[in-house]
Amino acid sequence: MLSITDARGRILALLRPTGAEIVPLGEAAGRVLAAPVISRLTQPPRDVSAMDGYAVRADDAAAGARLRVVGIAPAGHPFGGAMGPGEAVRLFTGSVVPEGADCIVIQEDATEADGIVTLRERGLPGRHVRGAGLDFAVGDELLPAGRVLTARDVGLAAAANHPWLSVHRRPTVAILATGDEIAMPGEPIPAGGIVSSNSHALAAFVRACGGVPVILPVARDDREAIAAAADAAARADLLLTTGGASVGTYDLVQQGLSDRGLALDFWKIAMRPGKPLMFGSMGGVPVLGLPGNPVSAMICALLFGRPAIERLCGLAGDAPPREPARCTVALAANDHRADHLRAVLARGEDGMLEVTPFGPQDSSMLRRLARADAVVLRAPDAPAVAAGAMVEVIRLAACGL
Ligand SMILES: Nc1nc2c(c(=O)[nH]1)N[C@H]1C(S)=C(S)[C@@H](COP(=O)(O)OP(=O)(O)OC[C@H]3O[C@@H](n4cnc5c(N)ncnc54)[C@H](O)[C@@H]3O)O[C@H]1N2
Ligand code: MOO
Repeated sequence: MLSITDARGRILALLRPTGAEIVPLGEAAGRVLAAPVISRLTQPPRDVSAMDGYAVRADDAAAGARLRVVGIAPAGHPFGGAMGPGEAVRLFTGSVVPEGADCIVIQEDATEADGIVTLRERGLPGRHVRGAGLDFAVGDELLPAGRVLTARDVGLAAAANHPWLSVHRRPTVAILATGDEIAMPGEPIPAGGIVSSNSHALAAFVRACGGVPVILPVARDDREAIAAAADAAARADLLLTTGGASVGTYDLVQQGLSDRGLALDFWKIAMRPGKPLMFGSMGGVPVLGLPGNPVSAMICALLFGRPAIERLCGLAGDAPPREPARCTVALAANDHRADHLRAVLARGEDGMLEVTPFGPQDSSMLRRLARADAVVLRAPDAPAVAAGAMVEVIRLAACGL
C-alpha cells in the first residue's frame, strides 16, 4: 500500500492550475494571483509632506528665522509656482512640497502672523519629506503570481491603480455520494439507511479550500447509475466520490467510472482512517475516490483533497501544516497504517500546547470529529509512548475543516 506522501505526490503530479479570470478588486481577497501586479504609477507621485506645517529651504531655516508665507497648498492643491529664498508655503500632511523647498517645519515649531512665519526650531534637509517613489515606482513588481491575496495586498494593488486583477478561476469540484442506503438531508431515508453527511461536509470544505462545490444527486449502488452520474462531472476540474471504494460486492465506484474511461492511478493507502482511497483520471477529469465512512472521507479530504484543490487554484498544494504538542495520555504502539487520532487541544499550565485524543476512534463518529480540534499523527509502526510524550498534530479549523 502507498504511503500518504507518495499518494499526495501522485495526485499533485496530475493536476494543473485553472486558467485566469479577471475580477474586480473588491472580490479579489483570498484569490490566487494569476499574473504579477505591476505598479501603474509612482507612489508618492511627487515629494509630499509627512506633517502639517511649512515648506521651507533648509538653508533659510535657522531657529528664529522669519520667512514670508507666499502661499497655502492643501493636499490635492499643489502650490503653483516655485518657492524662492526667504519664503515659506503653508502645507498639510499629503501636500505636494513646492519646487525650491526641501524641508518641512511642523506647525508646533512655528508661529504665523501677518504673512510671516517665525521658526522656533531649525529645519533640516529632507525632514518630514516623503520623497517621490518612497513606497514604489511605476513598473515595479508589487505582488508575484501565485500569491493568495490578503486585505493588505488588495490595498497595495489599489494604491498602484489596479481596479481589476487577474486571478486563477476557482476550480469546480463535483461531489458524488454513492450508495443505496444514502439519502440527502430532508429526503425519505431508506430502511436502515443514512443521511449523506459527506456531500455537505465536503461541499463546505471545498469552499473553504477555494473551490466551487457542485453536489450531484446520490448514485445508487449500480454500475450504470454511477457511470451516468459521472457524466455530470465531465466539465468539473475535480470529481470527489464517496462510498463504494472498498472491496465489497456493492462497492462499484471503480467499475462504474471505468465504463467512462477511468484510468486508475492508485487504490488503497497505508493510513487510517481512509485506507480505500482511490485516485485516477477520467476523460481528463481527475477523480479522488473517498471512502464512505464520514470521518475517513473528511480526513482523506484534508490530506489529499485540500492540496489537490489548492494546486488547481494555482498554489503548491502543500500537506496540511503540523505542529508539536504534548500528549496527555499514553498511546499504544501503531500498526502498519499511519493513524490520525481525533483529539482536543488545550494549554498546559506551563503554556505548552497539550493534546488529548478521544477514546474510541471509529470512522463513523461524526460528533467526535466535529468536537475535535486536531488530529494526532501516528506514523506507521510508531512505538508505544507514555503520557507526556511529544507528538505532532494538524489543527482542523485552521485547515478549513
Ligand atoms: N472486508 C473489508 N471491508 C472493508 C475494508 C476492507 O479493507 N476490507 N475497508 C473498510 C474501510 S477502512 C472503510 S473506510 C470502508 C470504506 O468503504 P466504502 O468506501 O466502500 O464505503 P461504503 O461501504 O459505501 O460506506 C461505508 C460507510 O459509510 C457510510 N456512508 C457512505 N456514504 C456516505 C455518505 N455520503 N454520508 C454519510 N455516510 C456515508 C455507509 O453507510 C457505510 O456505513 O470499508 C470498510 N470495509
Ligand atoms: O480506513 Mo477506514 O477509513 O478505517 O474506516
